[in-house]
Amino acid sequence: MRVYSIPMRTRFRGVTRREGALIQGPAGWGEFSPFPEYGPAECARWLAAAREAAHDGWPAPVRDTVPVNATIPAVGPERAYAMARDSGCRTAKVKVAERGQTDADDLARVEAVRDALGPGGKVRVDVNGAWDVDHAARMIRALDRWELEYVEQPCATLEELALVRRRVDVPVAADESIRRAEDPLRVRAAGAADVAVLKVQPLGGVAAALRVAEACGLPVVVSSAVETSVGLAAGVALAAALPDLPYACGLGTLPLLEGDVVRDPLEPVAGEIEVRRPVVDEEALRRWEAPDAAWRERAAAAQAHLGGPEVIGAAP
Ligand SMILES: O=C(O)CCC(=O)c1ccccc1C(=O)O
Ligand SMILES: [Mg+2]
Repeated sequence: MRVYSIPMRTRFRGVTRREGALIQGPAGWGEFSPFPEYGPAECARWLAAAREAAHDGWPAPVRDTVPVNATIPAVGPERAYAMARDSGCRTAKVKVAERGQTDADDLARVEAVRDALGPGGKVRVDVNGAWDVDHAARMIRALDRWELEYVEQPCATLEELALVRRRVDVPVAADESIRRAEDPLRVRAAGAADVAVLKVQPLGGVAAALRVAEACGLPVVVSSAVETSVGLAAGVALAAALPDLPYACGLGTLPLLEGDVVRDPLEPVAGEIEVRRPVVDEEALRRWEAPDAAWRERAAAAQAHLGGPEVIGAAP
């Protein structure tokens, strides 16, 4: 097991360094990078995704490139404009409702991104569950002045999402509401969303996420958890295996990190990522390598919940 710690170019989800573990197995490299606040039960699914990557491999792709969106953090309008313009993507996802910021900050950021992409671009926003229903209805209408493709997780609960969905014309996507295999069925039953955002690590792997996509009956957007190219490759494999891919995916997150652990990163080129699987490069990894003791403990606790074949052996 090898551990990385890479600074984020801008703070994201309150995180300033992205950290995680990389494992190698007969099928290739896998990434285990749950966020710091996640406990062993949740981490077990992230570990299952790493085990699948290293030991089992992924379903066959049906396409060889995946369209992606630029991810714009809660930065000021000038930075947001430059990030959207320089991304090469025709779709951008703008983070809004960041703690400590105002509605006016969100309006200015979305306006800047719309300016950068022009009328032919697509702009979506991600609220991470931060608004109540009234605030959501008001802000979605205000932001839709710049034409929103959809709004991701405007409120925290399914009931609130369903209410918002009935009050606005902009499609609603569920992200945090989908963390387990059974969640998409609840989302659909509640009439809470038009789009499902799926992430490989929290759902326990590419095959598991593909089953969730099949069962959920909603169009799917595959997003990253802001991983290295090793973790992103799993998201790309999921997006590549989906029969239908009507939206750009949130897998263009490498520009949020200051570095990577491979020589040929899974960076978007002209808004697309190639379907391929980069390998860890010793020289690239050495620059970001960090002590592994804490991650061995986290993996062992996750393994105890997960059961099955051991993913990460004891320290050598
Ligand atoms: O979807 C994207 O554009 C990038 C991924 C992303 O936003 C994200 C990454 C890590 C944790 C949470 C989220 C999120 O969608 O809220
Ligand atoms: Mg989201």
